[in-house]
Amino acid sequence: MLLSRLAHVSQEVAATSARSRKIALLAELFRDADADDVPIVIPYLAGRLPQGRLGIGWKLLSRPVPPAAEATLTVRDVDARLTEIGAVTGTGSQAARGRLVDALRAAATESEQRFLFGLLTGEVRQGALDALAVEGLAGATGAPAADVRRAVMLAGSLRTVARALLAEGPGALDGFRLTVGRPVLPMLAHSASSVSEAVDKLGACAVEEKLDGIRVQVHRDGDDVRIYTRTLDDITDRLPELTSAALELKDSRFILDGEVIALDEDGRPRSFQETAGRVGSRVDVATAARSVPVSPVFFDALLADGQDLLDLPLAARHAALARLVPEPMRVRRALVEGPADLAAAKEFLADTLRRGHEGVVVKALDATYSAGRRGASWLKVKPVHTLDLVVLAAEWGHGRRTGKLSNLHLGARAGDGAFVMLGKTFKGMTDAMLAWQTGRLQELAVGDDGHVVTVRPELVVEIAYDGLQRSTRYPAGVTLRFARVVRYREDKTPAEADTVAALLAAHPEVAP
Ligand SMILES: Nc1ncnc2c1ncn2[C@@H]1O[C@H](COP(=O)(O)OP(=O)(O)OP(=O)(O)O)[C@@H](O)[C@H]1O
Repeated sequence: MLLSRLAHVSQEVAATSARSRKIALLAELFRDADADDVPIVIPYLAGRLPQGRLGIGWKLLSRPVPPAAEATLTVRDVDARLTEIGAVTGTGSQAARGRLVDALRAAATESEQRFLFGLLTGEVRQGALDALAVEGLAGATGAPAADVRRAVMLAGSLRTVARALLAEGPGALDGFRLTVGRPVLPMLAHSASSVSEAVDKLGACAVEEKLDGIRVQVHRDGDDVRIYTRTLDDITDRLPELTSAALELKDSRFILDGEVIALDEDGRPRSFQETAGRVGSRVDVATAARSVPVSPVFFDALLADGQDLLDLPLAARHAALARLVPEPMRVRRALVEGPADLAAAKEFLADTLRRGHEGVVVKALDATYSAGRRGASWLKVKPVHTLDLVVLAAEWGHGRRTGKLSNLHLGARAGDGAFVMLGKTFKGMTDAMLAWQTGRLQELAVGDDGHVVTVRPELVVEIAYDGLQRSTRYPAGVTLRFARVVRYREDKTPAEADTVAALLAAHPEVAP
């Protein structure tokens, strides 16, 4: 497929606000695409690069390069050239990259150059594109949208499903079943401001401890145990004690969902940094395991008793979990029948906080497992409010922080996939964080005026704050009070950052 076609459709999709029109445009595009084009076309439409970071900044893209008169570039050409650019390393690499970027731009027409600029700087982000693409694929192939969605959820990859669907037709969806050894994206939670709000919304529910550890999905088939993170990375080798725990369970085929956490002798959680450091360390695992042993705490069963449980209600999945996993390895929880039972839910939260955990997750007992989604049937309640924001830029520090990128410009997601700046902070960072972010942000830099380094909006950071206040200085009309960094969330993509709309809804006191 020609890049010009994609650039044109991308513009048309952005220009219309009608969802059905967007879907029709995408369906038409997919119908004309080769199966091998779609894994490139879909991320390009969303404003993502399959290669991840390429280190191509505004400076390189602003050099004058005369456009081509005729459109000849295909999306696969562009993809191959970008892969080549990403592979350039060593001395002189900046100049070599510059030449390759110039050559790519010279092969593009004026409108293609504009599209490439948006794609490479991260300026064009179409937030909801993946959901629209699912509907577009359904329209193009005749497969029911719900089946496409379920396949994407189970494959953990829209691109994989899209390619199979276009190559083989709707029958290809049968190949995407829940399979031991193939991880699925975990179900996520929304927030509620209090236990009563959560119980009011959900009715009969389980109130579970929310442990501040690392999400794990544990797969066992006979003697083979595999452990995956929330981003589906295989971390089996780093957590030998989890493999042993899984091998001790009586069933030999299952998929369990839970949290891994470092606890001290009294069962109180050690700091999140200790758990994260342990799970992150790949070298000398045996020594790390001795100094910071971790325990699994399971809260869901996706496959057990030889059966796929995803479409069963939580109550049934819990029953399967209880049959398989002994109590000390299961999350603590209280069952609540509804608002009349609120006192029990509140007491459970208070007790959980006393035990050193960060809050609770309230879950509707009748809800199925929606993999990869922030389902409305899981609501987390935490007394300390934090936001996941995207770093848009950072300022060079002064004094002790000279030479370090320090003051972060923080953005929340707007409806159109762009980011809106909410404020700045240089508080809460450890020296290690400062050093790390200086390196990482320079990799993402697209501009530097000597004071402010602008970056591709890719890094998600968790921010604690004391509230919102009105401000004429920021585009949303509000800014954060006492914002401070809690930690970086490398396991999250910018598309998972908090939205301005949700933030404003949570703070009616500053509503314009
Ligand atoms: N009992 C539990 N049930 C579900 N998730 C739990 C539980 N205990 C801890 N968690 C963790 O909480 C996360 C759910 O919160 P959410 O989906 O909002 O992700 P998150 O943004 O990483 O959450 P947060 O930033 O609040 O930790 C899960 O991914 C999991 O790691």
